[in-house]
Amino acid sequence: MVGFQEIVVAALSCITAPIILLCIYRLTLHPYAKYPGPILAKLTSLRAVHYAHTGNMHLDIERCHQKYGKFVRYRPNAIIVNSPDGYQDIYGNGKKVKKARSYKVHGMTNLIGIQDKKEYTKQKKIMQPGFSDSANREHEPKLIREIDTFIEKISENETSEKATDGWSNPKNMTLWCNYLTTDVVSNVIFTTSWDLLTSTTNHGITETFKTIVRLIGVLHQWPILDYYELSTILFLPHLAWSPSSLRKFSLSVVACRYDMGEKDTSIKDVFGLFSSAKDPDTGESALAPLDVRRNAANFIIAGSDTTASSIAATFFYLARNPTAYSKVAQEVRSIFHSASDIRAGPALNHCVYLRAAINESLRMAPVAAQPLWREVDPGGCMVDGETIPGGLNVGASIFSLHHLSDAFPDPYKWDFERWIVNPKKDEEAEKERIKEMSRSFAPFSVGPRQCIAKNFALMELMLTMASVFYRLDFESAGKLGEGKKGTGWGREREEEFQFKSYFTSYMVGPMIRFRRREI
Ligand code: HEM
Repeated sequence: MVGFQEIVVAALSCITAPIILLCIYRLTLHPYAKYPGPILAKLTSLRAVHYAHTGNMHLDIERCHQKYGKFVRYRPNAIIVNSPDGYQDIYGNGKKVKKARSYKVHGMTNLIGIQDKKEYTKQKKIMQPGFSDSANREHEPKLIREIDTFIEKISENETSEKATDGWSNPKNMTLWCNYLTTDVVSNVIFTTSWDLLTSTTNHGITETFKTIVRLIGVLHQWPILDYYELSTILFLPHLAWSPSSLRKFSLSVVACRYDMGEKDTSIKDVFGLFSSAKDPDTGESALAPLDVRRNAANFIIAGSDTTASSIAATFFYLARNPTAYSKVAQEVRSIFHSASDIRAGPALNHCVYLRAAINESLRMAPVAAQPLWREVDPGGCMVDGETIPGGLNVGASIFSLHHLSDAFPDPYKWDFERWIVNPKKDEEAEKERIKEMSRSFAPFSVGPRQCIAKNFALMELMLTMASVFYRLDFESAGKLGEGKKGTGWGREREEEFQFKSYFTSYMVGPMIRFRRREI
């Protein structure tokens, strides 16, 4: 008779034998077996899950590239590459890749998540006019209204103590920038304002956004993707509440906007564009109600925390770099002669120091620092000279790309002048240097799936910072957001703005105080 011990041994063998075989396959015969990387990363995606969960993935990837070189096997079925050519080969136009299956967690029928290239082209055609130059001109007055409120609020002294020489109390800029950009999104996409700048009622949604991008970042590495809803509840209960919270919020936003549209048919906004779009072949609604809701949710998040983090980073670096601060201040204050002059156009484009400061902040603190995974089409593709077989994942971290020392000498130093033609050097050579450097600069990604709202976001960044510089002085009021000794690899540089690399990056701080200028 078979004893209990034998049954246990047989059961354990049944479980362990396939795992051992799978490990041997992954280490020897797998098409990615030849690429170097941490042994655990070759065997399981759980290592990547860990780094996505802690928000340290950008640092881990940076360390892996330093240790293993340009190509690193980062998950059993995924490699990352760090070179400008590799980046273009994956994300550039006409490449034989599509969004990875992990984008399913965004919903595969909304713009950011669509994998199928034909479906994507159809939806992009609907959305693109919402961020064209002429649409951006229509968005501008809404944007300026919110920036005015932002400036009023950040320069207030909210404490009961009497203000000292006109300075405001210190403001946590990640929070305030989130209030600004979320109010901007609500206006531009839905013609409403959630009033985060002026009321605390909706402040809770920023916590929902943070939790959902953390969850999405983890799920992009999740090995049991087909069961992600159930497995999230089981293994990540502290994050699992966020999708339903976002769903509830976006449902109410959509319902509210439909109501407004019924009362006032003249409303023009991005939501109107995609919710009323018709399929040219059938004349039916181009997007199903679920896709309208999912796209609404996507715009709410993609449009708010990204821009907020970028503005917060710009404040962090300018407040710590007095030379840059005074050059930008002098530039803005000499180009514009009244606050109402500050509009998108040639004068704003002349603010080269400001644009350089923004570029450098986007380089140091990119908002999409995790690899944006792509799946190679059947037939394979070439990435920086390597043949990659179809069906596998490839990606690159924008953070590592932005810290390539060949492109950016002294890469961890915030040096805005690297973006400016040095008048003491040969002009043509300088232009060539900047052009070459720009090949390793991709805060909005590149190619067909780059940020649809890139120009709008840049306008938001430029207008916000120019308006702040024109109307206010500001200075650092604390260490929040800085690196600190003893906090781990990559987190010790005091002069660097720290962030968590969830699907989009999450910052804390900086603390800044403001004073209204006599104009
Ligand atoms: C500084 C601000 C911003 C940065 C750095 C940024 C960056 C990016 C990046 C890197 C992607 C590619 C994502 C991927 O491949 O999965 C992306 C996509 C996208 N972004 Fe932005 N973004 C910003 C602001 C905005 C704003 C303001 C909006 C909308 C109001 C927006 C809407 C979107 C959408 C809808 C996509 C998906 C596009 C597609 O797949 O075709 N973003 N963004």
